[in-house]
Amino acid sequence: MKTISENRCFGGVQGVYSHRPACCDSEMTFGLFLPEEARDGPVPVLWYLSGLTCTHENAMIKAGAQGWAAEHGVALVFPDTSPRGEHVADDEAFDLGQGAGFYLDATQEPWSDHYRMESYIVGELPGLLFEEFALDVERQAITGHSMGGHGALTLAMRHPGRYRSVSAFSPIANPTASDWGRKQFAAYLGEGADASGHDASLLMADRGFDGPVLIDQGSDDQFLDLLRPETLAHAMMARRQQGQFRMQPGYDHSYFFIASFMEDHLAFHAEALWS
Ligand SMILES: N[C@@H](CCC(=O)N[C@@H](CS)C(=O)NCC(=O)O)C(=O)O
Repeated sequence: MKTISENRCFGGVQGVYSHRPACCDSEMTFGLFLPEEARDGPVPVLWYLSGLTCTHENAMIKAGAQGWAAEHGVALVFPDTSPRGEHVADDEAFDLGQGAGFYLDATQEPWSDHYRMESYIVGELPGLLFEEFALDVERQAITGHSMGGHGALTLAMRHPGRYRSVSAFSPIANPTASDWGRKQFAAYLGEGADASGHDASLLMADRGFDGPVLIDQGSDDQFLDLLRPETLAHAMMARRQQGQFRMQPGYDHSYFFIASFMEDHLAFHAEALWS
């Protein structure tokens, strides 16, 4: 692991590090905010998964999460959204390839050599983090935005018992019925492959989440038709899932929306993480 930068932040440290996980066979960069309590012992962790086109950096500098994380004594992890590099397959479209890993393990060439983001987020990256930093493996929660909201919800439901709470900002909620999903699943998993295990609405209908769920969606989001929030809201209610789905009037898809509700999401996760 290489240290790229460490800056004092709200009494703790905002670090940026890189390493080369075997699953992605590429140099991966991540951000990690440690609150000052981490000097004395392991602290709970909130994972933040970013959306299309993002690196580890967007949320780290634009979501305004560190101050609230410091208040609750919670660490934040900001992983990248895909493997990267000249040797890594890519596509001209912004929503496929580098910057668009969709938090799954690709099975199809040329993607399967490096695009193993599920293994990375639930396997190699936590393996490194819990060894190198004062983080409590028993106290993890997960959130994300857009493609990262899809990642947070699907990984939380695919790995029961791992995360105590899950939230999402404007998640890609029903990708098997959307152009933000069908194209990527066909490329990464194969034309006609069953991708229902990577669809938050279908997973919600099928198994739900054993813990609290919080979803925030802006009513003026320019991508509403691609995100399909109504399908997830319906699945949550049909299942009587513990949680809340909030339609926030006038907000769009940007980080101004995310920053506006970050305080609520940190408080929501802190309650689950410290109980
Ligand atoms: N570039 C795309 C949209 C990309 C986009 O909005 N990405 C969101 C996640 S889905 C994001 O977080 N962008 C980075 C940022 O705002 O910092 C377009 O204009 O259609």
